[in-house]
Amino acid sequence: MVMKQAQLLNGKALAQRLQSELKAQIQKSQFNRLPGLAVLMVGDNPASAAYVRNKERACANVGIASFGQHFQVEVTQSELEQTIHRLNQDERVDGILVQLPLPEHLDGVALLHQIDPDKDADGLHPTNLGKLVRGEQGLRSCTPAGVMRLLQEYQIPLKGKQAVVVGRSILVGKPLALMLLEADATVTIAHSRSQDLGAITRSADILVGAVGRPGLIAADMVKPGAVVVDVGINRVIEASGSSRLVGDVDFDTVQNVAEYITPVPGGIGPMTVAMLLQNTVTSYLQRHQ
Ligand SMILES: Nc1nc2c(c(=O)[nH]1)N[C@@H](CN(C=O)c1ccc(C(=O)N[C@@H](CCC(=O)O)C(=O)O)cc1)CN2
Ligand SMILES: [Mg+2]
Repeated sequence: MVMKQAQLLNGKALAQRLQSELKAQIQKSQFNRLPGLAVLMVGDNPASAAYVRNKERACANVGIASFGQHFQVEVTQSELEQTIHRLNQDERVDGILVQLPLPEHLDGVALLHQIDPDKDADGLHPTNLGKLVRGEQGLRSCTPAGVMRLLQEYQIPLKGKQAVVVGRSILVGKPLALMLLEADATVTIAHSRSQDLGAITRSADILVGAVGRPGLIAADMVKPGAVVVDVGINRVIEASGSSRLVGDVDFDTVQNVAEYITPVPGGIGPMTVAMLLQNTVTSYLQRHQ
């Protein structure tokens, strides 16, 4: 039997196009400086270091100046807070973010509170999350905004549809559920403690995996014809000893059931970076009004 394979939601291609559009938008703006983004990174987690490099490279590509700082793992909470205060005052800086995860001794939530909400490029400050809850305009969290932008690009209907988000993190699950609700979907949040997860996920027209567990979403948990979005980024070691990046969705089997599916890599990851650049440019334009 020939299985019909799902169409790919190509986040990498869309992210590249959005970056070109942002570059043109920056070139057209006639301010006397470029937009600026400060990424604060602590310690030497190799995955985080790679993501930060990616972000800085993407900034350079579109014409955003980087004011990032890399701190030793021993840095204190107060040193980081002072840095954020300085960046809040720095006129050249439109966006500030703290790369996660942070070492145990640091309080990431307390740091987030210190960021000027108008420079909150990750959209994670309580003011911006509160605006999202209220349906007001504000800077939106990058990964969920990237999911919404990708669904919009492929004209996936959301109004009245059953959307199930598996994962309840403040970085992805909670804000994404609110954005889907704003788009008139009927939204369920499931998580690692949900009973009979398969029964919940099988009800989904739009199914999002955002837990961080490889292969969590198997083919028998997916309604035929569903749109499957994979937010997981898990590095797994193969029997051969080499490492491979996989999502939360068992791509090889789910692609035979779903109508649309995001790949990992090349799906939501690049969209996260594109939305970060977009937030930075939005802040830049608003700060010049
Ligand atoms: N302050 C933040 N910390 C973290 C966030 C975040 O949005 N803000 N998200 C993740 C990491 N992350 C960005 O920081 C991120 C991860 C992965 C990608 C990406 O483009 N992945 C590629 C593959 C890259 C690879 O080969 O390793 C892809 O999926 O195609 C972008 C951003 C946690 N921390
Ligand atoms: Mg100026």
